Amino acid sequence: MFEKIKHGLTGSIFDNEMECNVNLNDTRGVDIRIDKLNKYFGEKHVLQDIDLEIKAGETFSIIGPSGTGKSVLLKHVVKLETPDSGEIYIDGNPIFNRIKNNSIRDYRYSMVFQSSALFNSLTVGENVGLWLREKRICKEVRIRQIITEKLEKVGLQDTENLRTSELSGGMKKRVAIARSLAMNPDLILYDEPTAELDPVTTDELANTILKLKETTKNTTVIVTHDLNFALYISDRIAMMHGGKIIEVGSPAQIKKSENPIVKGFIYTTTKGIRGD
Ligand SMILES: Nc1ncnc2c1ncn2[C@@H]1O[C@H](COP(=O)(O)OP(=O)(O)OP(=O)(O)O)[C@@H](O)[C@H]1O
Repeated sequence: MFEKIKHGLTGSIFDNEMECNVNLNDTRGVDIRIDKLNKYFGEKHVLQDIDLEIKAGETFSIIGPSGTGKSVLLKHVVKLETPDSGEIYIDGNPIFNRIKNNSIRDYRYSMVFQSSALFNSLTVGENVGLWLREKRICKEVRIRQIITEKLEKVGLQDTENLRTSELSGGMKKRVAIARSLAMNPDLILYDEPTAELDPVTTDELANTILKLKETTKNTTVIVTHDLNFALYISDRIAMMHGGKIIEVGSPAQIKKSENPIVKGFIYTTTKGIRGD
């Protein structure tokens, strides 16, 4: 019945003027189980037997130095990449070898890209309402309400008519988050959300994400090399190194890890030196 579409969704019938053809209030967290995932690019073994469980409703960060496979792993979760072997289960259902079963409750997901991926030719409001309009999810009057609500949620009220080219990097990031929230996703993924942001804007973004979690039940997965950001906002953290998961734990457990690579990453990050 429900078919998942990349960054979008479909549903059935409009009920009335204010309703949407999908129940956007029906948000939940999904659990994710990554099972022995392997990915090669040519000779390069980028993901090596990745096993990972992310619980429904968690804010989960994947940290690690540049080039260790974090973004590639995230892309598998939204099927932008296909594994050479292994599987990812969302709420127990395989996403690559999907079983045709109409009783499976589908889920909505959205991804906030490192670049924010906004359309500069559109206004802030048009960017936020893009998917809802394109997929004809709701009547126009409801879409306008959703745009206002979501911009308020990220602290950007009264910016609807601005051009995205007029915004700072931090504001663009928050517009990208508002756009992701428009469909009330069950799963939201962030790829390097703090890239190119200064420390103050990074702090603001962290607080925006934390505040959003107070009112939404969704599962949040974040890929970042920003250790402090991950420690501040995450329920749990996994550290990747050389295509493998080498440590998983709460921020407190990660800080106390005896794993020499984790210790090295914490040491170099704290000193502001890029780890490898
Ligand atoms: N489409 C692709 N084709 C070939 N190689 C790729 C592709 N995508 C990623 N890679 C390679 O896979 C490795 C892991 O890349 P990935 O982007 O996941 O790293 P990362 O840990 O997210 O680091 P960064 O934050 O620098 O992007 C890198 O060596 C990268 O060059």
